[in-house]
Amino acid sequence: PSIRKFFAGGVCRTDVQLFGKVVVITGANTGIGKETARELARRGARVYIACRDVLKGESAASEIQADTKNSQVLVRKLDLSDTKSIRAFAEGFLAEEKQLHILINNAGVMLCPYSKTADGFETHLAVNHLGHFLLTHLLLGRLKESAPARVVNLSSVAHHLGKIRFHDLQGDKYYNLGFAYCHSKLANVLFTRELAKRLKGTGVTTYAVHPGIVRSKLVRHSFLLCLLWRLFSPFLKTTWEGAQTSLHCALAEGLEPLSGYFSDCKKTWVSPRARNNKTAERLWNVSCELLGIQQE
Ligand SMILES: NC(=O)c1ccc[n+]([C@@H]2O[C@H](COP(=O)([O-])OP(=O)(O)OC[C@H]3O[C@@H](n4cnc5c(N)ncnc54)[C@H](O)[C@@H]3O)[C@@H](O)[C@H]2O)c1
Repeated sequence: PSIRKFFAGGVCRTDVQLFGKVVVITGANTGIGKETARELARRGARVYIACRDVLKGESAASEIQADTKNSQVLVRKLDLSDTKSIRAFAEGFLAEEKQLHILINNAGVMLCPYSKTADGFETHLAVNHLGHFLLTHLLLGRLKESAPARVVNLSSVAHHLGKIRFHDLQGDKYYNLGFAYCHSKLANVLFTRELAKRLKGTGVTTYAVHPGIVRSKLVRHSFLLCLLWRLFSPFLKTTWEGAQTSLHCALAEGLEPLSGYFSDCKKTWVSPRARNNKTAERLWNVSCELLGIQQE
């Protein structure tokens, strides 16, 4: 048990309630996202589960509703690998909700074989970074109107191995599926950094999260990692434990001045590449160009 405790990491201890608050969380039909959604629903929020597979989403929502007695757990279709789907989700959400207090960019893919999305983006970059970049951009006005509000981006300790290869962002010249994940997770930290800078004074704050090494289905594309995950399963965090840092960043009081990268419910250090303001700004501009976002 003491070894388990060592690996379990921090626990979100705030007793903040969320009655009247609205939350969007991506990829919450399973894994860390589902546990995060469950706790937010337990605290009274209206929770939008934004996911690719609506049937799986409905089944998660029913389970959460039964568990928390909160009927305001709603499912909406969102495929982050398709900019049309992201725009359609945002349009629908903005039409039905006048407020948004917490956006959790949780969905992610890992170790996908090389592939491009309908928009021509490499899949890790598309789902993990560009999709959430566009979603956040489309919902930012509503977040600002609802301030104080927060944006939580699920990154990973894997960002330490990442690099933003501006000369080959889509991996056309060189592709390694492990590094493609690391690059996209570094992009999450740099996005958070630049977003925090641009949101100063708006009442919207933003955090990047490493949830820990968690017993989820994220490794489904790799036989080897599935095997390793199973072997080391007792030492991995449960999805409930993995949700704690996202919850801490979404809820804890007094976190506003600490915008940054969190793990085990504490602010922690990022790689030197993730602290580079020039790279963060350039990635922001390139992402806008790729997504056809007009900057003011
Ligand atoms: N599990 C870990 O050890 C670990 C470690 C570090 C970071 N993370 C990060 O935590 C986040 C959650 O991962 P998890 O461990 O719960 O994995 P998971 O595979 O259980 O959950 C990922 C979710 O993302 C969704 N998703 C994938 N592609 C999508 C798309 N195109 N559109 C919409 N949704 C899509 C999946 O359907 C799933 O619901 C990810 O961003 C991951 O990178 C996980």
